Amino acid sequence: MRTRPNKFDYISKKFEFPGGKIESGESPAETVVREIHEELKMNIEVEKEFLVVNHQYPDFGIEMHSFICSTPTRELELSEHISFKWLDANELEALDWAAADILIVDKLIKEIEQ
Ligand SMILES: Nc1nc2c([nH]c(=O)n2[C@H]2C[C@H](O)[C@@H](COP(=O)(O)OP(=O)(O)OP(=O)(O)O)O2)c(=O)[nH]1
Repeated sequence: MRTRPNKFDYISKKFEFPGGKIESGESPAETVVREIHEELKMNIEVEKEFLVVNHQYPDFGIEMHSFICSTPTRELELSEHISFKWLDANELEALDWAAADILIVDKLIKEIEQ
């Protein structure tokens, strides 16, 4: 997903994976299901936890949990992003990713190469 203009230029219009912040009482896997439904009107199933990344941006730090998920359909409705792309793993490297996502992208590419 490509982000909207953001107050932090190092996140503005970068590509990111769909998701968002954990709400009180939620597990990370519950968060990703809820956020993807809220942001994309898409129903997904979490298959497995993929990688936890800790990243320090100049103004804040994040701990990001990523998951391999499946969905019965690729249909979605954008509400919070300016565009999206469905990509094979070997196409991921070409995008301008938010810095925290690079380790996830690298791991996806390595796993698919095997
Ligand atoms: N969803 C998502 N967020 C990411 C990724 N990479 C990355 O650095 N982030 C950052 C951007 C945001 O600062 C934070 C996620 O918060 P969020 O999606 O709830 O977005 P936000 O802070 O812009 O929104 P909000 O709380 O004001 O509604 O993590 C990613 O791949 N996906």
